[in-house]
Amino acid sequence: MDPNFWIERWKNAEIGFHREKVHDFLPRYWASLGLAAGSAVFVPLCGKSYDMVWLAAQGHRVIGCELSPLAVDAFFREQDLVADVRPEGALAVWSAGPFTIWCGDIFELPQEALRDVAAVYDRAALVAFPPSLQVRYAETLLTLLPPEAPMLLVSLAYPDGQINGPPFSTPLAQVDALFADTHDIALAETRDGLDESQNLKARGVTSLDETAYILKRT
Ligand SMILES: C[S@@+](CC[C@H](N)C(=O)[O-])C[C@H]1O[C@@H](n2cnc3c(N)ncnc32)[C@H](O)[C@@H]1O
Repeated sequence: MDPNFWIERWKNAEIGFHREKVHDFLPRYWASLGLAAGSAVFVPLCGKSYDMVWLAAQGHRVIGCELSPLAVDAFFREQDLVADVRPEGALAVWSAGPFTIWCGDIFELPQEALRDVAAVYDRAALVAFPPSLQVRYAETLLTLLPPEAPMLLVSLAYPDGQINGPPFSTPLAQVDALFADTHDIALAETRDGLDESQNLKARGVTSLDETAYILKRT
């Protein structure tokens, strides 16, 4: 997928995926990952999500990765934080308080970025990629993360062909295809997500399952 697609989305403030509140699956299911206080959490394709603020409030160090510098800048400004910014290979590392956001392509993230990560929170990251890149994304997580790190995954599924992604419909069969060889996959909750996704409704989606999965390495 062309990175410029996302760069332009942020430039034009076309960010219908962004929520002005914490996603309710996060506080509901996060404890089931059983993490130690103070551990580091990875939020791939983080945007400027408030979910990162909630995770930090639980005592976590939050490590994000986001392509758009506009998004990263907006995140720190909205949190009244002044970030220290340093270049690191093809990426830039923005950090302040409990937050470190690697600004650049997740596929160029160096191994050391995620060395001490205890868990992953994926909301609207996997589904942002078309199926071929979802395979690369899953492989990248496997390669970069410590082997025991579990994941809370929030995925979306809608009837085939209703819209051109993103988001790309990612039902259980696809989550299985990507992760079942390496993880136990527990379905925590599925709910109708259409009311909260007016932009997808307007694009022609007629039903939307939003599902929380808990993935633990086997
Ligand atoms: C659908 S949004 C989700 C953002 C966030 N997780 C949330 O819940 O609001 C996907 C985000 O991923 C970023 N992104 C897309 N491709 C990326 C890549 N290859 N590496 C890093 N970030 C990427 C986009 O700029 C966008 O902010």
